[in-house]
Amino acid sequence: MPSRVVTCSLNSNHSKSFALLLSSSLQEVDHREIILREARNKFRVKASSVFLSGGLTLAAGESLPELVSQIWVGKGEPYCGPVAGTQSPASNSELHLISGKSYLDDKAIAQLKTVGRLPGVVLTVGLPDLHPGSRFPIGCAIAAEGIYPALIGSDVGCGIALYELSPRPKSTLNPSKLASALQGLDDPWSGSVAAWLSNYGIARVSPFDKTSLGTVGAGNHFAELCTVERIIDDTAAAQLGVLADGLYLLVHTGSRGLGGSILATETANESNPYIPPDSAHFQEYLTEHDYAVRWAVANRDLVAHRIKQCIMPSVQDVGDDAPDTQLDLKKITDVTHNSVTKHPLTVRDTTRELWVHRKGAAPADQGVAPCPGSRGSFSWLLQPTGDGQYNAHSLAHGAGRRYGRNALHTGTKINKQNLTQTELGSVVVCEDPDLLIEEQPDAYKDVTCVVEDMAEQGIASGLVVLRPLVTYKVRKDR
Ligand SMILES: Nc1nc2c(ncn2[C@@H]2O[C@H](COP(=O)(O)O)[C@@H](O)[C@H]2O)c(=O)[nH]1
Ligand SMILES: [Mn+2]
Repeated sequence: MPSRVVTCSLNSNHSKSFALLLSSSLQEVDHREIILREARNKFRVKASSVFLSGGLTLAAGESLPELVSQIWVGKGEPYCGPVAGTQSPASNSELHLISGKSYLDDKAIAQLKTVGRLPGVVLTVGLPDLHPGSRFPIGCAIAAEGIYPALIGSDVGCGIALYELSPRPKSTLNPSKLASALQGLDDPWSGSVAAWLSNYGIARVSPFDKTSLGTVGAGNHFAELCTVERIIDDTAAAQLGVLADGLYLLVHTGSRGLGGSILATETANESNPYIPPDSAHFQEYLTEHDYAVRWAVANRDLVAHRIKQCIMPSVQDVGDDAPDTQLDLKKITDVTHNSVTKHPLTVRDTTRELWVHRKGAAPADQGVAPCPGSRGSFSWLLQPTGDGQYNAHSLAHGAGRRYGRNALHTGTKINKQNLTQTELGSVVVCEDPDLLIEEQPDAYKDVTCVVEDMAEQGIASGLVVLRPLVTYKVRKDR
């Protein structure tokens, strides 16, 4: 059964609060006891009373009324919370948190609750990779009547694709040699971008085509050569075309500057504009959004194509003379994790078509989705399960960050060698020292917990586990 989230503030100091996840399991109906225990841990005070809005107290053994989403905890002093009727309007939307073992940051839950109060928002879903963003949370799906472009973020179309580089490499796979073969990937592609883009139904020209198409783009993006660590579902893996001995490539990148330019246009006059479904601008925005989504797919394919050209001599899989205008690799899956798409959803007994904004969430209705961990951990291929209603047809798109970038710059001297070779024996190509620190494996949550949480909640099951061999970030300094 779903859990609920309640904001718990200190009665004597309202700036101190935390998000409390209350399980709906029958064993835990003494909410007061649970709240006091958590509050003592979080606030480090001898909490002894729980107030509801207006000053009513929660008695021992009593459950919290269903609609209550804010409480105040005191140490015996009189109630100091808002008087009844003066609070900001309660959220009309539903909040579903899909978690269990995975760490969920209070700030991310608070951000998601804030999003849930936006007009037109009907359902917010926090996936186990949920973590705080600069304004809006990441690792979530937000179902609304219209569209909020800022909820998708600037990298419209960002996603992860998996390609087969070789079903059975003929030479031994040496991570260092493969890494040295990855050259020139940050330079603009020398082929015909117009011809490449035309394969994706794109006839438009943008300033980003020549400079950025076919480049990974550093930041949190990566391209990773992988082998298969474990096949969990043999039948499904065979259907997908994933073989135990194959060499595979994960590509995580997006629309580079194109998505950012679309968001900048939308937010020129207002930081979080809302586009209602009946507005004249609605279709205009969707046209731009769909363009960026297709451009990002074309970009992932071109990155994969260029990587194949770099490394194929190393795996002796030559002999393909396809023209340099289309992908000559087998693509296993490609899912977009920053986008907005329409889905039927039943929320509070009402079924309607809603626009599901995904900011770092994979779609659950498009077959197998990669769930990468970090450059130093395994990545998973997931089979979506269930009817998609509780999770708004969405899955975790990765492990999600455990620590923000700044928190990782501790000032301690870093041994670069430790960061360019991982515990799994893989090699990292990253010549930007800051990025090397910010994207270290410890920056991310445990992807196994993320996958287990989704399996537990019946939204996905793991099919295949991939092992990193070489992770490519960037050769040039930022
Ligand atoms: N296999 C790898 N996974 C990685 C790496 N760096 C990050 N990650 C995971 O990808 C997602 C992407 O999230 P996004 O919000 O940046 O789109 C992230 O949550 C990590 O779990 C890597 O180098 N290799
Ligand atoms: Mn991404």
